[in-house]
Amino acid sequence: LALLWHDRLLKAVRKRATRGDPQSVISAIDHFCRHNEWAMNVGDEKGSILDSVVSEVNPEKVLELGTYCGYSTVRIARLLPPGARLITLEFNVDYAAIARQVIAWAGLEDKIQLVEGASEDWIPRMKEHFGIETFDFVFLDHWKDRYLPDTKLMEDCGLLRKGTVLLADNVICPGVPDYLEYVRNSLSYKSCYFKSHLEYTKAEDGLEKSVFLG
Ligand SMILES: Cn1cnc(CNC(=O)c2cc(-c3ccc(F)cc3)cc(O)c2O)c1
Ligand SMILES: [Mg+2]
Repeated sequence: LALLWHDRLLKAVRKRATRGDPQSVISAIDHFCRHNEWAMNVGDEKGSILDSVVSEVNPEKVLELGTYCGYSTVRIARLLPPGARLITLEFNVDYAAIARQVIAWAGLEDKIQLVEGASEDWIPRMKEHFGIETFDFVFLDHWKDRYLPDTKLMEDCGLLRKGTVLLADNVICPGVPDYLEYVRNSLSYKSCYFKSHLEYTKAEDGLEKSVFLG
């Protein structure tokens, strides 16, 4: 059933969006998720907050944890300067397959590297496998019980530098209490909360922006 849903999503993108136009892909997915079938994309309301943080950071090196259908991948990549690179990790092969097609339709393949596998396996290999020293911006939107361990892993692997910005989705719904407690109380982070709503609903949710202080 999940795959059928994803095929319907892709058909809606191909029908409504213009190939090579990321904004039309974003609008097509938002329309489908609002009027046809809900999906756990970051959505338009939280997506606007994501856009503003990405534009402010203007990152060269981006890591996204949790690609899902590629909606936030496209949202971020469309704002990146020429030469900037986004690496996105997705554990679920079916979601990865859909995301590749969404990213291709948006025409953003050159900026994006989609890697299938577990975040804890790939984070320690960022340097030797992708030639990444440190990330400028990290978007956390994967399994909620992985936000904290993966953040500590990124610290331990030296992937964060003074000023690296972490932006975490769903800090209220479904919620990431251990991660929130850590970034809000650690002397190594400056955190702030952007209140919003769970994608396509009236339920409260929000994004937590945390700057690594080194
Ligand atoms: C399988 N899988 C692939 N990606 C993931 C990680 N993402 C989530 O779990 C996730 C879940 C929800 C959500 C689900 C049900 C509900 F009632 C309320 C909220 C919203 C989100 O924005 C999310 O990112 C899991
Ligand atoms: Mg999310």
